[in-house]
Amino acid sequence: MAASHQDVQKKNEDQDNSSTTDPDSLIRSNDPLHPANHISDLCRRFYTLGWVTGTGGGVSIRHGNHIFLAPSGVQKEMMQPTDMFVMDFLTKQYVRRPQALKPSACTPLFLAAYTHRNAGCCIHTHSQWAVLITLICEAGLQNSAERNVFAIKEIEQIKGISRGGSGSDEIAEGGRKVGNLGYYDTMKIPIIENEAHEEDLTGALEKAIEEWPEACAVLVRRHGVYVWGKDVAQAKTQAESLDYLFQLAVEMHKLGLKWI
Ligand SMILES: CSC[C@@H](O)[C@@H](O)C(=O)COP(=O)(O)O
Ligand SMILES: [Zn+2]
Repeated sequence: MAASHQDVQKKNEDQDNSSTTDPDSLIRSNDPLHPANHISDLCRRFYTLGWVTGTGGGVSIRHGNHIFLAPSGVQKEMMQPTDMFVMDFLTKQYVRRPQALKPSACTPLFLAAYTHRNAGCCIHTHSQWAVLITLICEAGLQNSAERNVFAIKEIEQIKGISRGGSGSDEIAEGGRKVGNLGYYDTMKIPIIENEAHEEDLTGALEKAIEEWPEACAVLVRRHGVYVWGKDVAQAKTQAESLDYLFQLAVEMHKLGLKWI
């Protein structure tokens, strides 16, 4: 029988914990699900979706007490496991730093998802659908009091979104995961304003996370979206469901249809 994701994760954590002396052992593994390999693979896939083009966007994975982060300003779809930074989550010190590279400017935002939501993975996309939905909300075509939130209901894909990123994998009646939103629930994603520098978004993102305990993502106006989940699978499927919903709402807007 194939090893479960939990078995693989436990094995990787054991390897990480047994190798505190050689930083490179933190990123060297034949396991495709090892975070250093997984981030590289995910970025290649996300590039084809237009989520991480032109060096924008990124992915971070928490693995035990180690946070895996990509370098800043590099072609995200070309990254290799050896390019990864590894931070000790408890001390916030880098335990592996590739020479001549800087850690992603998204690092404090990824850390907010780990600290405030106990996330296992955080994905940042520059998807044009995410950007467009923030512009449509800004244009006040919905209730002007709601320009800082994207809300949508009665679309099947909403059932792919957990309440606050803590959904159970157990399947309830109707094919919905326990802990996920239901068809008649309203999904709400807060929108914060963009800043000139990525790290300057941290305070607003932390405030939004606090004020919207059910949200699994924060949109950044004219920029993109941060999405998290308890593990890579949940972060990835939620990023996919959200992108689907953003695109759908943009297309509905073009057709003059209302989504709420
Ligand atoms: C196209 S530059 C985009 C960056 O400024 C930023 O928004 C981003 O998402 C990626 O930052 P990075 O430091 O390269 O990981
Ligand atoms: Zn960005």
